Amino acid sequence: MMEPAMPGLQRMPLRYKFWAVNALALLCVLILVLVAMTLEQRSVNQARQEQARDLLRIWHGADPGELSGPLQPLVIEPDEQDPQLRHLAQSANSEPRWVPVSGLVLWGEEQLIGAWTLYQPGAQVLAVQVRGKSFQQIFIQRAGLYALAVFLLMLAVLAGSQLLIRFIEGHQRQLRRMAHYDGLTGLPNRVLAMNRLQHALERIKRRGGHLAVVFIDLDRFKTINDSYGHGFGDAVLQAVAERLQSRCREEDTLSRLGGDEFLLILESLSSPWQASQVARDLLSLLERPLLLADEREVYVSASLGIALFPGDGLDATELVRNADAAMFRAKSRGRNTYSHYLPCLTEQARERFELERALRTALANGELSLNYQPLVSLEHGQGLGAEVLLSWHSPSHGQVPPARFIPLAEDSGLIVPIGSWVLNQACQQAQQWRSQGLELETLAVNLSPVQFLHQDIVALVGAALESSGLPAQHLELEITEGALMHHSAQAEQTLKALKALGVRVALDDFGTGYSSLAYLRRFPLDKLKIDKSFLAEVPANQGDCQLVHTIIELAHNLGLRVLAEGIERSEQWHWLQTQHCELGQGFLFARPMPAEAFANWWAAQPLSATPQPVS
Ligand SMILES: Nc1nc2c(ncn2[C@@H]2O[C@H](COP(=O)(O)O[C@H]3[C@@H](O)[C@H](n4cnc5c(=O)[nH]c(N)nc54)O[C@@H]3COP(=O)(O)O)[C@@H](O)[C@H]2O)c(=O)[nH]1
Repeated sequence: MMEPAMPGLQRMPLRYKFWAVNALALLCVLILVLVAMTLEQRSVNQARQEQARDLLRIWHGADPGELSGPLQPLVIEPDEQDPQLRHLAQSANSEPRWVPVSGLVLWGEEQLIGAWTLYQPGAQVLAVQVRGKSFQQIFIQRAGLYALAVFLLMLAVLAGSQLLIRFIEGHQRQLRRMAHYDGLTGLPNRVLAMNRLQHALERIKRRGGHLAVVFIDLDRFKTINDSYGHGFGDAVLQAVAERLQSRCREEDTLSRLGGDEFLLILESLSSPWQASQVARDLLSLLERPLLLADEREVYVSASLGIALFPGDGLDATELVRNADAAMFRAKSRGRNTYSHYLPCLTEQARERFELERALRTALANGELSLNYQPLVSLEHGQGLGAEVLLSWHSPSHGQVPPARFIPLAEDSGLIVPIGSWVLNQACQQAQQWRSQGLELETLAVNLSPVQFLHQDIVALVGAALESSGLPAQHLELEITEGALMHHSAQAEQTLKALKALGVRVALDDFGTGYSSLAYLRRFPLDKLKIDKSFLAEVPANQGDCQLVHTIIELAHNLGLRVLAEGIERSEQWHWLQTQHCELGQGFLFARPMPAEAFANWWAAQPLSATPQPVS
């Protein structure tokens, strides 16, 4: 590397550097002004000499060529011939005053400078006007102007350089801030967070104690951004940062790593399990709606991953990476929860990364397809419709189950294009079947909460119906409680708009989420799907039987139809018949299958079926 030209100057603080530059600049200005004054003086003298020559020629008939060198003071001798000059000479020793002369009065440089002391007693020439113009006055004005100009210039240089110092120092402060703080939330950024974590680890290694790194990732934030715009997303992030910050202690560092990822460093923990308490507090903090500047209320949730020092990593990078992996575990456990790091998560995180990368190109590469699982009447086992289930066969990962890739698609926002594709394909297929005489009463399409809340789902459904020609009453949209939970007012509006299109809505997985009875009353639903987990031990388990019985009765009382999922055994079916559950779905009737197989299954079913278990 090259040595800097002036190492001392480089090390000098900016303020001193600028004082040095100021002084140098002032010196230069002064020198310039002096040079300018000298040059000006010379040109004034030259002009005067020129004038003098002209006047001499006019007045005395003298040859201007006789005049050479600087002009000497002209001592005015009383001239008997010229009464005006005589008068001037006489008055020279008396009170100074302006004497209008039409004759010539010359003076050289020294005397002119002497004329500064205009009223000096004894001066031979005090003030002269030649053809109405006072040379002294001009000179004095000029000198005054020079002084004023120099003064103003000095002031300007000083003020300018002060402003420049402030500007540059402010700029440097801003640069330092930008390098270490997040511009949107004002929180420390990744660089500063890692720095602080490293220092915290050094302190802990010296003194002992516990430290936790909590990785916080907002659930489905990308879709908020994509659907409502980045301005809205930014406002949400600011509100989240403020909310999270309110729980942090002075010694903790909350930082924003980028996007919707935050990192909390918890120092001086009395026990490692204190981190779990903090995570629970953070989650409950986010349960209250965020109030944005424009008074809009937004609900968000987050998934949190915790890595502890020294158990889960020995350096900053490892701890953050493992907290990230734990956060993904929280996501896969249903989101809006926290998880601790487990060693096996590192491998899982790598796999998930690979899978998400493959999913990005799956739609374009034609790796996605649709399967159809029959929905049957439990009264006689007859097919009434189908549920559309997405299937992904990846060249690199093989057959990937939806339960694995749908959460990835939701987190990455890929569910939006994928979900649109599913809806359009399914409507086209159902209409094609109808034209071939295979008339489904119901075609059920799953809608992710991400689609339901953040995509213009009403327009999307309307367009899919229109382009396929499928009558709206044959389309059923399956939504989960998650879609209704936090955005009730918006969800209610969307549901009403969908119902206005003529489509039907089913509440999927009932019982696995909040199972709020308020939803059933408030939202315009048509059907309730009881989750398969409740039916697994029916009819052997009395508790489950009671529960399912109550759900069916409740739904009927509210005017909803009921569909039981996951029927695998005949006794489940028969028990459900005794409970007057009208609809069912499960491997007992048929597994999900491609369109062609489904058409064959439909065509092959007897008018009144007694289902046999299928392999
Ligand atoms: N947003 C979208 N979600 C989708 C879409 N396609 C699927 N999914 C959701 O993925 C989850 C898993 O689906 P999948 O692995 O296809 O499982 C479905 C059935 O195969 C399964 N099922 C049906 N009958 C039985 C049974 O008798 N036993 C048993 N063990 N499993 C059975 O249940 C799944 C259907 O569940 P549900 O949707 O709740 O009716 C699942 O949550 C899908 O919703 C998609 O396009 N978009």
